[in-house]
Amino acid sequence: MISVKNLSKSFGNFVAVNDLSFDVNPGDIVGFLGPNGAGKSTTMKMLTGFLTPTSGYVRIDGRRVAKNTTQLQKLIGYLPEGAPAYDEMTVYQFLHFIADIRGLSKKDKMAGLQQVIDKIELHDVLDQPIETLSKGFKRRVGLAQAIIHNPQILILDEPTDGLDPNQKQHVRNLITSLSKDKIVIISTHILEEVSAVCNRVVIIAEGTKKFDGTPLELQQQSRYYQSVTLKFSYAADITGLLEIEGVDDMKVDKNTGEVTLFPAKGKFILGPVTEYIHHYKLPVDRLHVDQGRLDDVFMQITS
Ligand SMILES: Nc1ncnc2c1ncn2[C@@H]1O[C@H](COP(=O)(O)OP(=O)(O)OP(=O)(O)O)[C@@H](O)[C@H]1O
Repeated sequence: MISVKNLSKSFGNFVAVNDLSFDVNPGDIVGFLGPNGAGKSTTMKMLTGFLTPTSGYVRIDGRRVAKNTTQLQKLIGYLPEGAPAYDEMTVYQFLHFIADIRGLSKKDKMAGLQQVIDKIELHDVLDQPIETLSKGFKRRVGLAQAIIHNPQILILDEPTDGLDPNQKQHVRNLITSLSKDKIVIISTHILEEVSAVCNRVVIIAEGTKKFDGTPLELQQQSRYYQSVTLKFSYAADITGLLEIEGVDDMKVDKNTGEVTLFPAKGKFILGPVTEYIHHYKLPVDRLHVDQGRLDDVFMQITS
């Protein structure tokens, strides 16, 4: 278990991370979100022992990272932002090098290498210098070095940044397959990643925690959660729609003519809305229930 308590980091007078507290348990796949400069990478560097906190602490299984750094780093796989590597090495040389640095025995090294090469499908590029790889493969090599010692904790800083949609999907599937019984913390700007991969979301802005909950709880904060959008086949009298029980607000899209009905907090309006449509025989062509818009909530929470 990871416990973050009152964690702060200042660079001179600038406070990059401010009094951050949260716990992470095995099985948690945490999406760590925030705008540019929110303090995500700085927090991850403190989680992994690469930066010392100005105040507060990170504990892993009860032990402080800042005091037991080398021992606790054995439990962690870390993919830093941009997946840095030694570009002139081949993939195989680099993974060997990392396994040596990790202090793996010869037997564990060979088993670890084989496993990551298979899992991350690196066979075709093993003898290629890293500088000649595509972005997607570079990121995969970064993931491979992070898991070669089979760590219980995976900390991945923007693992899919800059990848094409296929590569993104591939890396996400990999993360999901790696995550069983582990702690995974992924920083990302990509909101769809949260619903695709994570079972928990922590949002920070200006170094401070703004949200901690499940992706569903985040979606539920969107004003679009369970909103109902109607498309009419021809102009109809919509004035009564606002009077439907549970409807709090209404928006008409001037371009498409679509009408969106927003529910009052905690209300489900699909039933009453369909009843109303049938009762007044409204010419509804299409009806859509929204599951909430993460970009909307993200802006609301962080701005
Ligand atoms: N070594 C440093 N010295 C001074 N300021 C720093 C240092 N490292 C980070 N910062 C500042 O701290 C703030 C948080 O940076 P950090 O890299 O943690 O943000 P981030 O949330 O990861 O951003 P991004 O999403 O753009 O990667 C930024 O304003 C950054 O410029």
